[in-house]
Amino acid sequence: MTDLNPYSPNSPILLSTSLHVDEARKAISGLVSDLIEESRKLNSASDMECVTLDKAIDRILAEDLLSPINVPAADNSAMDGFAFNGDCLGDSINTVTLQIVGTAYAGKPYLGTIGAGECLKIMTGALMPAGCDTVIPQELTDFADQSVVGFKQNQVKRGDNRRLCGEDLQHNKAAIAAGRLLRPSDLGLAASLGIATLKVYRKLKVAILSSGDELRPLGQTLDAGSIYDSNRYSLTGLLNRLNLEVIDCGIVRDDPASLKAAFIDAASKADVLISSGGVSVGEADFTKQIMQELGDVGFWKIAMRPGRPMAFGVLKSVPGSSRKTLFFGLPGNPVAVMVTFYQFVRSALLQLNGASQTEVPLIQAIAEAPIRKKPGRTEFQRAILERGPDGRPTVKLTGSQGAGILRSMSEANCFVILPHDQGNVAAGDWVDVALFDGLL
Ligand SMILES: Nc1nc2c(c(=O)[nH]1)N[C@H]1C(S)=C(S)[C@@H](COP(=O)(O)OP(=O)(O)OC[C@H]3O[C@@H](n4cnc5c(N)ncnc54)[C@H](O)[C@@H]3O)O[C@H]1N2
Ligand code: MOO
Repeated sequence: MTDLNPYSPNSPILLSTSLHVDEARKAISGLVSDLIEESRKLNSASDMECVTLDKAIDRILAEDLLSPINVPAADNSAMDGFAFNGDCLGDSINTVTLQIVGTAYAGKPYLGTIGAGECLKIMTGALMPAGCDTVIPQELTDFADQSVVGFKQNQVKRGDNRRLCGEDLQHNKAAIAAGRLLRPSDLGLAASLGIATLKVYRKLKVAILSSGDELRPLGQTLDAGSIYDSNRYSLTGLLNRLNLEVIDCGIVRDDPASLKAAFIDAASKADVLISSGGVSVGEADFTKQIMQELGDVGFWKIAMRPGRPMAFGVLKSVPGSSRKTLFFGLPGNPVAVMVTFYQFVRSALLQLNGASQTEVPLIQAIAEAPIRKKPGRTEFQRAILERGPDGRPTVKLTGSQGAGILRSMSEANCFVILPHDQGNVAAGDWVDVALFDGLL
């Protein structure tokens, strides 16, 4: 096993400069892999549960779902039309005339055999009768009455408009692979196989707390210099989107005893603890000391904006115990909390919960106006993605981009991600974009 946290103060790798975003992501993913490995050794069965399909949305599948049947279970028609043997087809425009010997409906198969010169009127989904391998859709026929149908030889090819037994799923093969974050289509697919329950990983327990003497809970009147605690609400929203169990540990005062007690309590209840505030230079020394007693936590300076300071590592859930709680100490600024969550925490939670796909796909769009950017840090600007007058995707920043300006996030529908080495962006340049929808 690797050093649990290569960027912790106790690690031989000492941190003198800012971490590249990619290095931070790699260190987080490495530590999460180690935690998964440790937990597998302890008891993996307790990390799974069976849920009915109506409760399975947004859960993560814990075992390959094997198909108990072939889908389709037998060859059937993909069109309303006439089923026949393709021997009569060719390249010419000569007309083929076939005798209609009966009708097959979905759920009401035709039990006889169709011979040469014969066909069967067939509905979409009806089983292909013996002797037939091709269907001519009704609208491609030249004439049809109760007893005969005619069409040109070259209108279809042998095998057209027939769905083959097992072409979608084969018996005993994985219909859905373990690690899938279950979507509505997966639930429909399981139901189509007659499967009513799925084995999923249990929901991660994620504790959140806000630290800062200036923070007040909703409902209280603000005194001079105090502000409402908004970070817990953004975080709760972010976590609820991931369908996790959120444990709200409230607001904690900035004094060592309260902080220590709160961290011990939260870590004893949760798989992951996310705090916000108290990680910048001024306050980090104070928090660092507590973290040294409770676990192995690095205080990072990341080359990104917003979200420069961040603490990351593991806490011992109970002093003296070996059970570990993953810890993210996010910066206090409200936008920095959301950016660091999106950039680091979201994928770590999905990974820890067994998901195979943890990254968000990026798309590209055209910057509507110039964007100022210094090389040497990754920037996450908040923006609105829309279709420009020429139909191409265009992004426009949502005004002032300060790390405390939550409106910039609230009005946006995406991040414009400007990579580490990038300099200023000119109007008309293509930029990377991560959409919030389906992500946050
Ligand atoms: N000398 C330096 N000062 C600062 C640096 C630095 O590198 N050197 N980094 C700045 C950056 S970047 C950030 S981000 C902040 C992070 O500081 P902390 O994590 O210690 O956060 P606080 O100081 O507690 O809070 C920052 C800001 O956010 C407000 N806040 C905090 N918690 C909440 C909450 N739950 N709800 C709403 N607003 C919250 C807090 O009142 C502050 O205004 O440090 C910079 N300083
Ligand atoms: O980088 Mo801090 O997180 O923006 O204000």
